[in-house]
Amino acid sequence: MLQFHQVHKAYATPQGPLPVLRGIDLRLAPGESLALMGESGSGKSTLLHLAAGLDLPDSGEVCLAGRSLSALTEPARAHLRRDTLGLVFQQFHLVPSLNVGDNLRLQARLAGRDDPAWSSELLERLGLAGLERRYPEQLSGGQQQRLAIGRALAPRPALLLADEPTGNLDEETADEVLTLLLALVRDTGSALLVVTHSPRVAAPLDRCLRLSHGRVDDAAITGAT
Ligand SMILES: Nc1ncnc2c1ncn2[C@@H]1O[C@H](COP(=O)(O)OP(=O)(O)OP(=O)(O)O)[C@@H](O)[C@H]1O
Repeated sequence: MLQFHQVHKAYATPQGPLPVLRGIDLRLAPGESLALMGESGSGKSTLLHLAAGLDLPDSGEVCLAGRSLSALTEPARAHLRRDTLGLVFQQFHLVPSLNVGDNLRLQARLAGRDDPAWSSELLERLGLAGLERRYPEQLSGGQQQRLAIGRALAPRPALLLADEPTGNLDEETADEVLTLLLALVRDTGSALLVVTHSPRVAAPLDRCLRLSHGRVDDAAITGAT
């Protein structure tokens, strides 16, 4: 589903290049769930952006659904993203001028995979049924996060990429949203890559990798930070 082969990435800074990823190998099978942990600044978001084709590696290869991202044009990468990925970031990126129902179905409509029955089920299971005509600003933070998850899962993406999907929520709401997210991902059959600082988020996933000094190690989930 997703493969990194010897991926290197550095950022240009006034002090010279800052190497962030130094030879990353990673493989995520269809339907598999993976937590990516590591200290602040270790390169987790960088890796997620490369996985989504929002940025490209300096060397090495990132393959998504069997396609090498560096070999595609930007429009072709955008198509592949639309057809393959669901994205959930800490900032929810909801469209303020669209109501809850239209926000939820936006990605699915863009991907040509709008399924009204599945959208209704998502609204129901995410506790948003009855709120379809509200606008994002009329929702609580937890409700907005659940809507962002619903929007990402509405097209049944082959891979869901999530950056601290419960980072802005209190612990109780975070647990609730995580449980829902995992149940929905299982039902959709999506693979899942979650960037998180939280061992509570990583614990229920199939595997956990830790990013450190630009490389990945398999991490024991218990006690990993
Ligand atoms: N556009 C950029 N230009 C220069 N340096 C950058 C850029 N983006 C990120 N960095 C640096 O690259 C390193 C990795 O950043 P990244 O955001 O990937 O880390 P992270 O593990 O996601 O951190 P956090 O857990 O704090 O979100 C950091 O040292 C950061 O300052």
